[in-house]
Amino acid sequence: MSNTGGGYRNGVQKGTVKVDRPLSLNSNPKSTSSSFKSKTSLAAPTASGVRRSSTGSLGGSIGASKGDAGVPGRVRVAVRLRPRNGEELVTDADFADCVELQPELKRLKLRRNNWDSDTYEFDEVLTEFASQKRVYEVVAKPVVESVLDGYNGTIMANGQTGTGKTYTLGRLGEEDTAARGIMVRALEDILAEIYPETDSISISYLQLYMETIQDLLDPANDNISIMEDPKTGDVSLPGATLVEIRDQQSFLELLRLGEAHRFAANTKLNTESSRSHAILMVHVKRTVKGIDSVLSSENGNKSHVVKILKPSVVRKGKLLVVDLAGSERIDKSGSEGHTLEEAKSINLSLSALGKCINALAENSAHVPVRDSKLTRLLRDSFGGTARTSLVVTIGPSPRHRGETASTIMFGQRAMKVENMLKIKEEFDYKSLSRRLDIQLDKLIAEHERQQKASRDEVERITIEAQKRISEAERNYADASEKERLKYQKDYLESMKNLEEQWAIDQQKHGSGRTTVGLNDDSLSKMSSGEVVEVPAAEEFAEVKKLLQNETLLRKAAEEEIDNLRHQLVQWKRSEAAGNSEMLNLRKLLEDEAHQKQKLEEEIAILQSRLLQLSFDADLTRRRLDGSGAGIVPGGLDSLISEVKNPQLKDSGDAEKASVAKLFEQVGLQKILSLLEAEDADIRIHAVKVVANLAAEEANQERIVEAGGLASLLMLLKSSEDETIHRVAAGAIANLAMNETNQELIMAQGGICLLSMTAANAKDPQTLRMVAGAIANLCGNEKLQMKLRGGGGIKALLGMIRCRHPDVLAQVARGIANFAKCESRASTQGTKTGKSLLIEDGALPWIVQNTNNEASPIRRHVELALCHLAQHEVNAKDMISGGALWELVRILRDCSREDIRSLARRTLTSSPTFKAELKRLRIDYG
Ligand SMILES: Nc1ncnc2c1ncn2[C@@H]1O[C@H](COP(=O)(O)OP(=O)(O)OP(=O)(O)O)[C@@H](O)[C@H]1O
Repeated sequence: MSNTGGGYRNGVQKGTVKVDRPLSLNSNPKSTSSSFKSKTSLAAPTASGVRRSSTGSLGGSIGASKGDAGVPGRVRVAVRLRPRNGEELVTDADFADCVELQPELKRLKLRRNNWDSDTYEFDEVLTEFASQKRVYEVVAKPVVESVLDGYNGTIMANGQTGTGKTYTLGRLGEEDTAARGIMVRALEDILAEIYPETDSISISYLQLYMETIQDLLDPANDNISIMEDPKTGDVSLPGATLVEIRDQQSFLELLRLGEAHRFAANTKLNTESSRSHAILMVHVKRTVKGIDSVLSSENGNKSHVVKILKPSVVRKGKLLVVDLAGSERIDKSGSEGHTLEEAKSINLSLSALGKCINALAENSAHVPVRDSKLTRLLRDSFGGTARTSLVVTIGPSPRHRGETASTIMFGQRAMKVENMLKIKEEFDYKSLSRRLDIQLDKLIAEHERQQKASRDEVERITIEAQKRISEAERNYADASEKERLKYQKDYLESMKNLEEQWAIDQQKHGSGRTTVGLNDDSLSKMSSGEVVEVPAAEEFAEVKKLLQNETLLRKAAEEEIDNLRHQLVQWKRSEAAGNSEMLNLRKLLEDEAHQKQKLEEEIAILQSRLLQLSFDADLTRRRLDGSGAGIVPGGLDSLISEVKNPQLKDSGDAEKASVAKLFEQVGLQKILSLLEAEDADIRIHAVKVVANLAAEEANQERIVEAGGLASLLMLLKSSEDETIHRVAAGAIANLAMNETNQELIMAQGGICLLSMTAANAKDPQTLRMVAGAIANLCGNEKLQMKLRGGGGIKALLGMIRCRHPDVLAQVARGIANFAKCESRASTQGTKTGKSLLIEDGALPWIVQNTNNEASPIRRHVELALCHLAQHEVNAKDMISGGALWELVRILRDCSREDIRSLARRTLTSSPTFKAELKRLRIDYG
């Protein structure tokens, strides 16, 4: 292309020579590295630097989701000129080279004629003197560094045959280490960066020849297919040999082995190595340890320190080194026969690559990625989320000016392809789960220790208080006893004294009485002749003194008793205080227990989230690993589809195992308890987990036993969230596959709840789940009346308002199941009278849909119609509803033999139908 009118096409016109370099192919490897590292550290780059909304990869916008931002950039392109070879030195001796390089300006001039040339600008212009080391550092090193940081990276060489692609990429440098090419140097750098204990490198080496991918590490493996993840757009080759590399020596041996196989394969096919595209895939997996943080919070008087555990991150980078087959003009090479086919195939894949690059450069809506295996293989590696470097190799000879020009134009267009680097990393949830478990164990042990200490303290205080009380009681009893004895003793002594005194007095009176101070009464007694004994005055004084002493002693004793009483009151008070302390401690214990419960709930919530995340991570991982290609994850839906879809059985088994394992880890009760969590998100997660578990027949009994069915039904009643309704109904549908559960569902009012959900649902997927559940219940003969009484048939018919074929298929299945059970009951004589389906107005819909385009709907409706027609009691309604015509049509056109024979049996055995057919002169034979 001429430079006139924009020869330099990088969004800047020739002359202004200004290049936007967000991720530069820098001649200084250190600055390249650091500039890139600072970009990767941006957690969420803004879209301001992005010129297009979609990622410019061969895969178009696949995998570019909202909030999944990457680092913007574009494909970097370097041009490398090969020195003149021996032949050119002779034949072109009199001619100037067709190109002139200006490396300092990063420009290349392509001669048009002796006086005119076109100028092109590249990210790097490498002259014939550029060393292999420099080429590696400007072309490949930034890509290798991104791969080590967890991005995908691609290094690709394109150019005319013999211009140095293999020299640039694949030289082993066995004789001269300075000649080592990009592959060898890249592996050296990767091996130097990784830690063998935690990281790993594995490689595949392939060749793409005539649209067939061959394994260069295992030549027998010669038709490897490409797997593309429909959701992320990731490409993988699950059939390719993957060898883990531990050191440079083993890598070199594998490269040699690959080269030998390539040579042998190409000799067998009678071709040259340059006729095939060689692809080296290097998978680098690194573990980056998460940094834990500590959070402290105040709760009342207590402060809590919470350790937040960060999971390790596993970064997976993929490096693709692509040595494209030499481009050549078919007309010029004079190819014929097999060589012509070969050249066509090469040109086809290269031109397909060119077309894709053009489409991306033009920001076209359609990128023809499916046109060749090469473009399918590079779908996630050229531009897109990968860091991409292209080196275009050219020769100097003016005789190949045409090829050189087209190589240059290829490079120029590739420079316009933008990419959005996205890191490929996953959290290591398993190790986080392990660490959470350890933390939980520690918390539980600490809590138990605290509980024990509190209990011991309460016990100690109780014992102490009791000890003090009994001591006080004992003291009181002792003191009282002492006092009593003392008084008794004093009293006895006083009595004794008095008696002695009395005896002395008596003796004294007997020897000579003294009459002192006689009063009138004494005198009168004496005059009457009575003997009056008059004590001496000192005796009175002594007795009086004794009495006074007695009084004092009694008073002291009373004071002592008061004192002891007071002490007792004090002890009682301290006992009461002890009791209130005990109450406080008891309350403390209750608080602790409450906190423990809360903690356990939080842990259960975390574990549930973990469970969901691990579940998603497992799916993603398997998808990334390629084994799960074709499976669209989506919780219940995917699980159900896996269970139902036998071709997905292998991956389904792995998933079942993973869910079962997580199920064991978390515990069913905890999962079920989360169905009542306050947080709506948690409820949704929990119901999804239960639904996933319910999809496994092995878990169903345990779920029902643990009250899961009741909880799911309760969710239909209490929740207003349609997602919850959808997932819960799906889980109920799974449980309703079993006869015992069908009866339980009915006994717990399930049909009313399902009918209510059906009436309110808007999302077709919710209706599909509800219809599926009711359809399963319809297949149980014993439940026919209850089902109809609970509005089950009306609910099914009501869902016809949603015309979604999946919903209609479930409705049709339910009606067919119901009709079959009814027919069986009528035959057995347990049912008489017209069909309840006809009673409830299902016939018009059945008749309308016997010829529905969707085969699942048609098949069920045909069956339902044939079942209804089995019983004479329905015949009149069926004739007036137009069903007879449909029966005749089924008999003639239905592809299924069993349905046809059912229709035949009906038409030949029913007198009413026979009479009507005769009347209408219809020959159905
Ligand atoms: N930069 C260079 N310096 C010295 N010699 C070179 C250089 N580039 C290529 N050569 C030589 O040119 C010849 C052709 O190189 P090479 O095989 O790498 O080309 P190619 O583009 O891979 O060819 P094909 O497409 O046919 O595979 C080889 O002999 C190689 O040693």
